[in-house]
Amino acid sequence: MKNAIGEFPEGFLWGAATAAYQIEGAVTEGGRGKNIWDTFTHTPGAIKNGENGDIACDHYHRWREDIALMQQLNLDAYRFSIAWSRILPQGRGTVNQAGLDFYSRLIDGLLEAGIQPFVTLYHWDLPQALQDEGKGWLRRGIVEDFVQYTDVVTRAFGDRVKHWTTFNEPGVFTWGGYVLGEDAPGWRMQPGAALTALHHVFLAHGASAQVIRENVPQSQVGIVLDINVAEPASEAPEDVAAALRFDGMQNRWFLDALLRGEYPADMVALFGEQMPRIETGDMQRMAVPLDYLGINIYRRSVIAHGDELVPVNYCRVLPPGEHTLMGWEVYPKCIYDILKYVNERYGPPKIYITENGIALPDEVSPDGHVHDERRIAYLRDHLTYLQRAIAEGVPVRGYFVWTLMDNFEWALGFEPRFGLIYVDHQTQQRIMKDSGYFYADIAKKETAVK
Ligand SMILES: OC[C@@H]1[C@@H](O)[C@H](O)[C@@H](O)c2[nH]c(CCc3ccccc3)c[n+]21
Repeated sequence: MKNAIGEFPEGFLWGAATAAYQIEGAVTEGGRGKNIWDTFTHTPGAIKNGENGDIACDHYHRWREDIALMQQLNLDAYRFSIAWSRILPQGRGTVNQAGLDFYSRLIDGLLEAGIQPFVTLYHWDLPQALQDEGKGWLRRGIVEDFVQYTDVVTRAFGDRVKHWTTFNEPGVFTWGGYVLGEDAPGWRMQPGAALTALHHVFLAHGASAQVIRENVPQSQVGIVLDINVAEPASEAPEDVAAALRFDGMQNRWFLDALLRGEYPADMVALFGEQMPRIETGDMQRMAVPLDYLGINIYRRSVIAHGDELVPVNYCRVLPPGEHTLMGWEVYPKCIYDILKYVNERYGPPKIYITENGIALPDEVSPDGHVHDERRIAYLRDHLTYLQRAIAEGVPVRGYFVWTLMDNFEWALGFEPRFGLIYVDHQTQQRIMKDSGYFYADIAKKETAVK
């Protein structure tokens, strides 16, 4: 198909992405159990402005309106996550039928609108009951709990949902939750805790993929990673070495483990005593064949030697130029660079860009519109580089904007606006931003390019 950006493969999917805790609200409705983000956001000081996702975008009640907006965007696909604690309020055991019913209605609504559901099983919102029992992902037995959750959900929706992502960004919620303290459960521990949690997440991923394939005919199974090409800040040996360590931690730890069944030797040596306990067969269990790799990409990573995150010892350098509300550099070529990096080293069968977008201080103008020119430029420039990577043979089959609508941005609350749709979080009014109209034109099938 051809659009204002250029030529894209037939069947290329134009999508948008969200996550349950960031949009749903209704945290005590429909039998939903408590999860670690409910706990974390109600911990004084954890979230900017003391905000939380109790209401968020009220998507739990407004999902029909939101599907209508997805149709206005001409979306082919919608990436969303299921809240584990709506399905199994205690993390395991009794299934909550009201939770299944909510997602069943949502999935039917998407299909009726001609929009393919891309489901993420885990986007950071662990049932609190499992966190309380053995510290969540630090307990190896949690793999069985994730398998039961996968089984319940894929039996319920496998007849209608074909694209299944096990985890969103395992590195972020383990390092962020168990070492940096920036994400739930907000613990500051040794890196060994993150590596142990991550090992169990990888095992859960492998076991879950097997269950998805058993329960869902013609399923497409993948995982979503936030991988980033690491550029040394200078040619100084310590910066080059730091960039390699960052590449090991941020990229090769995940790609080697999940696609090759081995942890990268240089990082194993670096982590030493912090390494997780690996049982016989573990590496084979996690490295199940995948139908696709999801990549979340926003920025470039310019890395120098530093004292952050011992023993990786790196620090991020923010180059001059345009920056977003997240303090991230705008560097559109990052999407081309990461696709070439992954394709040349690992050659996954299919790739989706599962998140790409920009946080801006969007405001409604007196004319009632949101003139987010910078987001239009960001999307246009990244899509131009994406198109180049595809033209050079990288098997990208779809692109999902982060995000459908302005939502709860974790520890930063509601201030960073990433949406194609503006949300007034007092009134819950939705307003299509100019970037939404731009994206709708890109996604429109019969766009005639003169
Ligand atoms: O920060 C914007 C989005 C989040 O709202 C999504 O839930 C999450 O999947 C996601 N990942 C990234 C890139 C990795 C990252 C995560 C957290 C902090 C910094 C970078 C950006 N985002």
